[in-house]
Amino acid sequence: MSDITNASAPAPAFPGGTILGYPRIGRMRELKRALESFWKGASTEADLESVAKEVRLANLERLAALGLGRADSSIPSNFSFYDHMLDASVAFGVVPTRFKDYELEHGGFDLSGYSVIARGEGDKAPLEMTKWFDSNYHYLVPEIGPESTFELASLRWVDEFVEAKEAGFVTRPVIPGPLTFLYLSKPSDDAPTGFEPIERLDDLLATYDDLLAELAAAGAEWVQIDEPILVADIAADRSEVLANAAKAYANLVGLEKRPALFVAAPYHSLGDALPVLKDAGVDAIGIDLVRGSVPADVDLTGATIVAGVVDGHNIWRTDLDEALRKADAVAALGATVTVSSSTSLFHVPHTLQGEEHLGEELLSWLAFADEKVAEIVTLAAAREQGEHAVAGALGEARAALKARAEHPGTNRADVRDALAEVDPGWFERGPYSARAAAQANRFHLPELATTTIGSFPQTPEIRKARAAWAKGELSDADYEQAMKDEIASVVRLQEDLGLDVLVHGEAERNDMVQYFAELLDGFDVTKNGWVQSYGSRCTRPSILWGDVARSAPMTVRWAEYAQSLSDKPVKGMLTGPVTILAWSFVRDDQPLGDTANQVGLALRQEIADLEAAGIGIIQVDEPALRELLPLKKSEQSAYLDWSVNSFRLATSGAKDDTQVHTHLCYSEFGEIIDAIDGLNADVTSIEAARSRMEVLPAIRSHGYERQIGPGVWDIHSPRVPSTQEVTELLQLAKDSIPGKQLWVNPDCGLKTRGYAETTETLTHMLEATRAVRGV
Ligand code: MET
Ligand SMILES: [Zn+2]
Repeated sequence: MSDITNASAPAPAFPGGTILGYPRIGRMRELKRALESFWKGASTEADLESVAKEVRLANLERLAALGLGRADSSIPSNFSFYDHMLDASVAFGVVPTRFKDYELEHGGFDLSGYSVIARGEGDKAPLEMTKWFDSNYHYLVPEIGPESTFELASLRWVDEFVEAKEAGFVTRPVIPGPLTFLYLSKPSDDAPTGFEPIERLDDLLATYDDLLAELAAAGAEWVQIDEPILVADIAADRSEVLANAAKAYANLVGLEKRPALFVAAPYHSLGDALPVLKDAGVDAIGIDLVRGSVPADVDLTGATIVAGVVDGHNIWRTDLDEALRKADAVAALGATVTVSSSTSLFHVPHTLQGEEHLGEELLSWLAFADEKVAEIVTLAAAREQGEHAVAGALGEARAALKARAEHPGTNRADVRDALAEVDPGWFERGPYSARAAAQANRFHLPELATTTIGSFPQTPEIRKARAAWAKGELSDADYEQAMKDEIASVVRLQEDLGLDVLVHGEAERNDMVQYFAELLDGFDVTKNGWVQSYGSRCTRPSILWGDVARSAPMTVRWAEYAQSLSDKPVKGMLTGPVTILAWSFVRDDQPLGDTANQVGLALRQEIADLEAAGIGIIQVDEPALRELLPLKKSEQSAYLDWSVNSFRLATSGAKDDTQVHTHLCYSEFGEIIDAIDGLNADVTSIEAARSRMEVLPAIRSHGYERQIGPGVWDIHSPRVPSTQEVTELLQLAKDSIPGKQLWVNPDCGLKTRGYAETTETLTHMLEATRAVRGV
């Protein structure tokens, strides 16, 4: 090795305050609209590129206006058209061979090809999608095998740096780290059994070498390499993970031509990986001091630590005094400390501006992305110039925190008393055998009973009616009628198709969590608080700020109306406590389990009302059960206890002949099968189509006695599976689960799909069911 390497030259100073990333979809969701119009063929690739560029440049200007430096690498470049893991697959040239036809002549993909990898087309299944750590963001899973060839096949990261530079900014490109990329990849279809993507680390590192050289040549002073995998307890042996981290960063640090390396590890504590990164000589290390804690007993002398003291995951105003104390505690370990968000801010909405309807009081408790940037700028100033320099801002933060703690809505006696009366019997239903017999007697359902997960397509007409009603342009009575008409047509369609258990279609719900948040006490909803869920899909989490209580029935009249139109059972449809918490911004001033039980109790009352109205099948959706699973094994069982309990509190009041369903959608069930069993639902529908029923053998070996509906249609994509394909999936399912226990349903609700593909696919689903039933 030459003795004059960049590694021995001093790194440029790390900026005093920064964020790990910023929302990518645009303040008014401009990127979402541009993508969807491009996919429909209503605009060109050049149109899409130009909207994307506007979004990027507007973000840079805004961040600089909020106080981040224009030219000191404090502004991250973290744009993506769809997903950062997809970007990495494309950039490193490791796209599965089934997409070869879409590749450009000189390598790489245009935005149409890129979109096909993300969304699938014809018989080309897209990359699998799964949860990003313990967040509600979903990434596309890279597929890596011994046959993958790694090469720098896209220079988008470099081009975006140059674009910013031309606009007068020196930004910090953000790139998924090599360990995170490979440990989150799955083996390609061609890989032999036992192959692990991490075996390709050396080849991948060579590609990072090329990328870092290109970035350095373009003038990048710092690059941010995200390694959240280092905070998670994963299947791989920890000592192997640490050895690979040591090796990877020794390699990257030793490069002759590279920017300074900032390795960021959001979402929890780095633990024993912190000294490994330090010893490898990376120039700065980002640690999460919101989910994680201040490291104990580590000598950080000589290290630059980017202290994530402002919560990137949640929307509460920061306790600035506490944040400063945490930064000081890290400095006391010997490090040079700068302040930052704990994670990328893409988990929170852009700004509180435009949310004035929330009222001054609630607003004063909150900070979205832009307000968090301002907090970080304040913290950096406090550290650099002393607290007196920002005394006004510190005082305001203290006053807001105090007002929040003392507000009556955060501590209601009626809610607290009701929970105090709950006894252990409220968490138990009768034995399954008795329930199954009572339900068989009541419903007489065939083997392989068919159903859907709840929502039907949300048509432009439904959205228009809801918007007009919200604006007061449509009367309550007219809105009610519009929804009833929609319910009637959805019921008719299901009867025509021949489904066994019907749904009302959820037309009246803007969103499965927000609908309940608007009806329950303790919540508020934003007007424009969108966050990216996957690709162009955004959600608008509600704000759960106080004690939760139900003041009136929430779903009964819709379910009752739908049931009045059919002799077949119509499922009542509720969202479970864990999902309501996971998809809201939830209060951080009491244990989550306490909040979950408040929601559970409200749902329990709703279920009693549904039963009284004659609804015999009730589904309580918990798609987020896996999502909140802590990244550290040591915290998982406590989480699973309270989450399962809150579901049981909600559902255990149901009578034996009421059939309780639940629905879960994500791909990694393996580790929580016990918890799924613990929910004690009579029927559980799960996502399974994209992974081709991968989860079922594990469920079988677990010994699952109740009923299960593995999804046979991946509803994330507009692709229509053939009858043949559905038949094969059902046969596969029957290999693991006896027909008596098996239901037939899509992976998830249909609200993002159109009617054409819905009708076609459900027709295929029913044909396939008849074929497999043998009638
Ligand atoms: C993300 S899970 C969705 C379940 C809900 N019942 C629906 O069908 O839309
Ligand atoms: Zn779902």
